[in-house]
Amino acid sequence: MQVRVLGCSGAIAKDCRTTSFLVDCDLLVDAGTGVGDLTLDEMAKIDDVLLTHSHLDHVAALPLMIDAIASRRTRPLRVHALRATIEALRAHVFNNVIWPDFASIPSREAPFVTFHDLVIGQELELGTRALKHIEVLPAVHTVPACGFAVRCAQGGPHWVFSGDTERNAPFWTRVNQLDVAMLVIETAFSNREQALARRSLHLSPATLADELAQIAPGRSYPIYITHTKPAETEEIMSQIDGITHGSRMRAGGDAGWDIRWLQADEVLQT
Ligand SMILES: Nc1ncnc2c1ncn2[C@@H]1O[C@@H]2COP(=O)(O)O[C@H]2[C@H]1O
Repeated sequence: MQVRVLGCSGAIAKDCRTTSFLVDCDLLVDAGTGVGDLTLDEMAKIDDVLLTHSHLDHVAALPLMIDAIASRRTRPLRVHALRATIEALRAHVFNNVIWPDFASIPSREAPFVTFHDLVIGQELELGTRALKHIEVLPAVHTVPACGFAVRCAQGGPHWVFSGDTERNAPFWTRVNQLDVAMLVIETAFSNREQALARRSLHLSPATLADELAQIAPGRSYPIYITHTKPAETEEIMSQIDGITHGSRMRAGGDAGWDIRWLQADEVLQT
């Protein structure tokens, strides 16, 4: 399975696009501004979208993308999200004020988009060109939110994405039971902005260290940091270097956490 990073920044700036991942060529995970880098052909091949939550940096490109490819598609784009996320999209985006209600255009019987409820812990299979198994993981954020574990339907290790979250013990309980190829986890703010991180329910390097300490002993996989606020990225990564060094000292030698900074345009293979 291939995961192409379209956007992994916590806000916009030149060369910084917000959260979006293209899994194989048919499944989009979140629809941040990174979607705008796809060609029309690439966008038109996407049949399913998984959303972690309703915040703008994760959904901004969804209405724009549907408009861009509507004339090329013969079946609705399926959007899968928690019920609260779908309700927010219907009420505040696809409301015929901010954007046309593409769930009833061109007709209720054959709309451009359909919405499908998810619940935490649900497992489902999606992917019209390459079938994938998905599990909906818990997240702790200012609005109802989730993460995802995705793997090939035939088997193999998971690509695990935390979504936007603060401390999240149930996430680790489940992730410690999964075969994990790699973890993509947010660290939006530096330790200097820890108060804002707590208010907005995001991680900082200090709370990330507490979270990673919950990885079961003996388990090891690459950990990719996502959603850093562009104004703080260097500070966040230098603070994370500190916790990586600390984990190596505790584990001895080169063992310890393998933490990397996720880059837009990167292609991850599970
Ligand atoms: N008091 C606040 N609560 C939540 N978000 C805030 C607050 N103040 C500023 N923000 C910003 O609003 C952003 C909304 O998206 P994020 O959750 O990615 O990150 C959030 C913060 O960067």
